[in-house]
Amino acid sequence: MTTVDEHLERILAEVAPTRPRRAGLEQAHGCVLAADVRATVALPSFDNSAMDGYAVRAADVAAATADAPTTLPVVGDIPAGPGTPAPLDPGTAVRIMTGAPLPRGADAVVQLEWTDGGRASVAVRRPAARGLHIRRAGEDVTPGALVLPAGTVIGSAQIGLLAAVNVARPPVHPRPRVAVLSTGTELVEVGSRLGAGQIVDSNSHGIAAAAREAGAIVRRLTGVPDEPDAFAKALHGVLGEVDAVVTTGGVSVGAYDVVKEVLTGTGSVRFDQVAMQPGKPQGFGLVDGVPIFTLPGNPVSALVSFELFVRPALRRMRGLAATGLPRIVVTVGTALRSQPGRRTFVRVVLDHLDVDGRPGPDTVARPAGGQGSHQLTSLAGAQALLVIAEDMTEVPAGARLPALLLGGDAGAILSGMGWAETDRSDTGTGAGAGVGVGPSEPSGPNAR
Ligand SMILES: Nc1nc2c(c(=O)[nH]1)N[C@H]1C(S)=C(S)[C@@H](COP(=O)(O)OP(=O)(O)OC[C@H]3O[C@@H](n4cnc5c(N)ncnc54)[C@H](O)[C@@H]3O)O[C@H]1N2
Ligand code: MOO
Repeated sequence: MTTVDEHLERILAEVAPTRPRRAGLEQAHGCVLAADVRATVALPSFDNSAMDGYAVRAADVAAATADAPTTLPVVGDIPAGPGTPAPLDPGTAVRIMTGAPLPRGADAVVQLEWTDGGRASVAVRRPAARGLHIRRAGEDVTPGALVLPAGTVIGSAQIGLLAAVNVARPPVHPRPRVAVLSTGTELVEVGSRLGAGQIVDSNSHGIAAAAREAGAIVRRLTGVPDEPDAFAKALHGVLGEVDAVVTTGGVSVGAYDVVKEVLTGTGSVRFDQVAMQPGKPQGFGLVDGVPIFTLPGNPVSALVSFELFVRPALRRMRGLAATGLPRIVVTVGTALRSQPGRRTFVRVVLDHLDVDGRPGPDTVARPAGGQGSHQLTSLAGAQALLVIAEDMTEVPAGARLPALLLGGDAGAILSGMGWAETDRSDTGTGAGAGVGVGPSEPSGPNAR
């Protein structure tokens, strides 16, 4: 059997960051910069006022006090806006607004509160040092300066800075486009009425969501039947348009394990037994240069495999470090057993979190429920995957073990409900559904 680490290493050796291209700021959000961004402009681009008040020459108000204010004639107004203001003559003041260009000759701004606010003339009650409340050109960014280095994740502050330095289309690694393809003749789309022997295709939804959480753009193809031609057709239909394919099902040793049947010997695809529980049967390789991850069909096996193998690969494709889920160390609350020779991932609930709800030194893990590969409720209820090493068979209560934190990104993905879908009156009518929005549009062979 291959170890978990060997399988991951083999995957990471074959995936690379997506080819850089320029993208508008909205598309670039959440992407990783593919090259250094240098400024071609200064920021601020001109000397301007930091306060609403009066632009003056500091020397003219040097003797101003509350008891003996200095009065200057006000020769005009400078609002923030285009244009170059007239130079300021000695012995005069000009009303100026925050952000407005400083007139030549002025070397200080007296804020409104230090004056009587006069329009024709102004009484200044305090002296102003030279440079007071002036934001100098280039004080934040000088032309030619490195604004953001390659490898930066473009979040809100970075988007703001790119816009400020007038970079409309930064070079980025585009989000990987991922096709999620579930195989199984028994599968029907969620919301359908089920016949005997049919089950809802939950994998394509779960894996698509996991891929979105990992920063991918997802195309979901549901329920490809267990027929080699149908699978080959569905796969080749998407290969030219995606950066990766994730399949679920059809990789064990059964008679209708179509993914294995079609892909064995294709490109660099190889099927291995990985020493882990859940998720033993795994396949990976490139077909026409596109990485294909063939995950096992059991729903928990598919999602756990995604977290261990596909998430780090998608991170690398996004231009990030190929890290997996955040790792913590917890105390095991109840004694556990595990199979020898396989790394076991136990779905656990975490008790005794710290005051912020985060795991701390007192955090204790207990199983979240049934640990069968088909038992999704315990995965949905789990906060972490406790990791039991291959050589451990008995874990006593009180042992300290590593655990992988689940569910960190679900609230942060970009492709949530659209405006049209946020109508609260929609309670959904999908078969078997309680409340919630109706079924989303599937695409692919079983699309209806
Ligand atoms: N004789 C053996 N049988 C099995 C072995 C083995 O070593 N020898 N391994 C078991 C393990 S472990 C796993 S994991 C599964 C992997 O099976 P496949 O990847 O071939 O998946 P399927 O047979 O198609 O389905 C397995 C299971 O999962 C359900 N499923 C599949 N797709 C979906 C979906 N899209 N949504 C929801 N549920 C899905 C399917 O109905 C089956 O119950 O093989 C074991 N067998
Ligand atoms: O390894 Mo399978 O993934 O047990 O269910």
